[in-house]
Amino acid sequence: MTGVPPLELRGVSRTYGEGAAAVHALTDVDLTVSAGELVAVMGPSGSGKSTLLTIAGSLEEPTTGDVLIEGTPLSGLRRNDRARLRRRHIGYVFQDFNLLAGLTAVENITMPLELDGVRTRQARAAGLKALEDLGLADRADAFPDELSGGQRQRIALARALVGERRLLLADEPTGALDSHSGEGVMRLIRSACRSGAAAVLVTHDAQLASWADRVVFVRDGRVVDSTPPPPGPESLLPGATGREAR
Ligand SMILES: Nc1ncnc2c1ncn2[C@@H]1O[C@H](COP(=O)(O)OP(=O)(O)OP(=O)(O)O)[C@@H](O)[C@H]1O
Repeated sequence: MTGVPPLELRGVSRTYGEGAAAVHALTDVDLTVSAGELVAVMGPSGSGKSTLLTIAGSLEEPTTGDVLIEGTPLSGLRRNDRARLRRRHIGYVFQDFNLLAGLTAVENITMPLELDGVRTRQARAAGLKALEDLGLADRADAFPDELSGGQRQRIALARALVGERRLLLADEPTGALDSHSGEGVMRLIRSACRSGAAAVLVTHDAQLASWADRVVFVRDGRVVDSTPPPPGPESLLPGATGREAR
């Protein structure tokens, strides 16, 4: 797909601490993720993957360099404008789901919309539609502790994607799930990309990375390689036509 990329990192570096104690978590990282593209980020523990994701999502600022969301440089925005842009354009999925225990499934999903001023009834309609798309329409009024791990994860994904979000950032999103539920999550992320979202997925799991269009390897805070993924097991099955078929 063409057009302005949902995410661009330009010369991004991030240093924690100062002097002899300084940790260079990221050094001069360039990364562009196009609409419709799913990029997996892999690398050893401590290599900077989560830092890359939190900076891409404007949850942290780079020490130097800039992040552009839909072509808008974050460095030029005031704090409030940055928060608004984050709410409207960026969805996050974390390993531990981060659902609020006191809210129902549909309320968890609609919270970002309501924070953004969408009327309750309209937000609820959008939330119910998202639940329906995920096959969870009958769980709308359940609380997180009444849901299975796989269902909680699908709710977290719905929350990340509700309202026209164009960038999905996921840090080990299938971490706590069995492989069947994990596959389901990857299928949903791919389907969001087919609808035009860009997605960045941090994972240690080569099997999950095989769902990506591109795998970016990070080592000691630097992007050392960027390659198409190895073929996943499904693509070896008779009749498979590759990732788009999933
Ligand atoms: N808030 C912080 N303060 C100081 N150092 C930090 C902070 N966050 C991360 N670091 C350091 O930055 C480096 C990169 O950390 P990061 O969490 O991005 O790595 P990672 O590749 O995601 O690791 P893992 O796979 O174990 O989650 C590490 O050396 C880490 O200790």
